[in-house]
Amino acid sequence: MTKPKVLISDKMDPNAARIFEERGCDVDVITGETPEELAARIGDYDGLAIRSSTKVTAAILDAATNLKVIGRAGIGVDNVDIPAASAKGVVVMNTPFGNSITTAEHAIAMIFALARQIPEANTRTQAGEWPKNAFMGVEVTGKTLGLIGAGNIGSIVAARAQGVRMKVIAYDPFLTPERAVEIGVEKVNLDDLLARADFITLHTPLTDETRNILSRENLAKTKQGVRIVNCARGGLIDEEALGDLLDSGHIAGAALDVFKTEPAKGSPLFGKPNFICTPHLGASTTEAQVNVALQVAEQMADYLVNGGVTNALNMPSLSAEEAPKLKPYMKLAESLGSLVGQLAHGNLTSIAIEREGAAAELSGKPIEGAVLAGLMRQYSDTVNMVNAPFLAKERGLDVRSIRHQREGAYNTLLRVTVGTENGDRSVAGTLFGSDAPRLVEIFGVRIEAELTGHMLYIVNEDAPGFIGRIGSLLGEAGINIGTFHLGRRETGGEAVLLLSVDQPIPESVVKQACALQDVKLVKPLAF
Ligand SMILES: NC(=O)C1=CN([C@@H]2O[C@H](COP(=O)(O)OP(=O)(O)OC[C@H]3O[C@@H](n4cnc5c(N)ncnc54)[C@H](O)[C@@H]3O)[C@@H](O)[C@H]2O)C=CC1
Ligand SMILES: O=C(O)C(=O)COP(=O)(O)O
Repeated sequence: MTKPKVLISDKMDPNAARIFEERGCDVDVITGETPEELAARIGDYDGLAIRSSTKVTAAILDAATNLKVIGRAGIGVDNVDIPAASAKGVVVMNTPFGNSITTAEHAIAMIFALARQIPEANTRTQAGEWPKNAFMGVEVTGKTLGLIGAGNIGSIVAARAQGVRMKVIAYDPFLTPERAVEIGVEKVNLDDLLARADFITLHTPLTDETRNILSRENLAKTKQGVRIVNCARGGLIDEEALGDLLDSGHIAGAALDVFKTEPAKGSPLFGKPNFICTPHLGASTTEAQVNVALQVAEQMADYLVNGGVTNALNMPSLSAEEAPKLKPYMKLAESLGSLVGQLAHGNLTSIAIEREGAAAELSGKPIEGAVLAGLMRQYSDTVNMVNAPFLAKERGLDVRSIRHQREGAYNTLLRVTVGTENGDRSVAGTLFGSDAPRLVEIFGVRIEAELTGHMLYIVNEDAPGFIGRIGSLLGEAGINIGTFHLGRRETGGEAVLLLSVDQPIPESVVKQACALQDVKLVKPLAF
């Protein structure tokens, strides 16, 4: 058997290459290439091991004709086009905990650096100034730290901050009251956090919900003299507004490890009063890099050599015997979970997963795991089939799996119903043939659609001419429609349109679609 070939394309601890070789893979380490160079090379490889510098775009994946697995030695996977990888059957794995302590420690270091202006004091002292009278710091003891995002890293930051006697408050829609008590933080809403925190630190993934969470408007709601730390992702803060508020003195200091555009070589924030930055060093300690290198190489080699799946973000973990029967259901279950996760608004309180017909004969746990992984992926980069049920429990989601003996309209059916503040919302799907997942119902409307790649969900008034209008809009924007599915509650009532397209739909086009006559809701979806 020929050995699987792995490319390590970002700087990684040498333990990764050693493990790949020991586990029967050939490995090349080639870092710092342009996207074009990587695209030209990637066709030779079965595995690609990366950190945050390599951007695995749809173009790279197109060229990756042999690729089977992408391994992220770290947590954030926003540099990987996961829908494109899934569409090509490429498994994407990360190492969800290997660098979390290190990153939390970096955030704490930033808090102290800001409180005592250590970088500037150091520079001026070494320049021979002895500027003893130029600096007056603040104590952190007794100050309020506002966490935006209280997952793995946020919780570690909370524990460390409590150790230096800070009071910690947290905004995280998925933090349960019980978990908040367990980690000793006060759960608050975002406005409360902005108004009360002396220091704010961000620990969420970059998603559609969190992008620009510290917008100009939200930054203006912060307490006079607040200090802000971002060791999560660029794009969570409006950098221009941050600069203006540092200039005006409303914000007393900001420390960024991450920037909207990286590498950030000429940011307008450079040189602002009490602005500190590091070049995405959050995960850069010897300990964390050894952890993530070992883990990513072990996981990827296990997949390439034995077919074992661990910490995959786009594929359920399966044993060899169950795999063939369950596989199409797992895909269906994950797509249904993802669909309700993307469409349901407000705090989710419960989820019911019903199996009917042939699906009732199968084991419920893997299907439940796949539904929850699809659902929770909207809130966390680190979720997979294995940890999704734990995360759901930790967050107080009431999960029920129900097996129906009854015969239904379909030979086999999965139904997923989420309970929200605004009532229950339900979607259902079946398998066509024995292995082709299809959505058959969405929020009470019958429809028949494949959930795949980039899609657009539109709710509109059922009226003549609408299909022409949306077709023209997408056509004029150069967006090719792959599939097109319609459903409606009743003639002239509410209608639903689900279409798949060949590329992500730009926000400007979504806005134009929202403005079309008869349209009630437009939501881009990704699977
Ligand atoms: N600077 C660096 O080098 C590093 C940065 N990171 C970044 O840190 C992020 C967080 O990592 P973990 O704590 O391990 O992830 P996690 O998945 O354990 O926690 C993320 C938390 O954010 C919360 N969240 C999601 N949407 C939210 C919203 N709209 N508002 C408030 N909270 C929301 C989730 O409920 C979850 O509790 C990663 O996604 C990654 O982007 C991670 C490692 C190193
Ligand atoms: O793990 C993460 O999410 C990180 O941001 C770490 O990034 P890096 O591996 O240091 O490029």
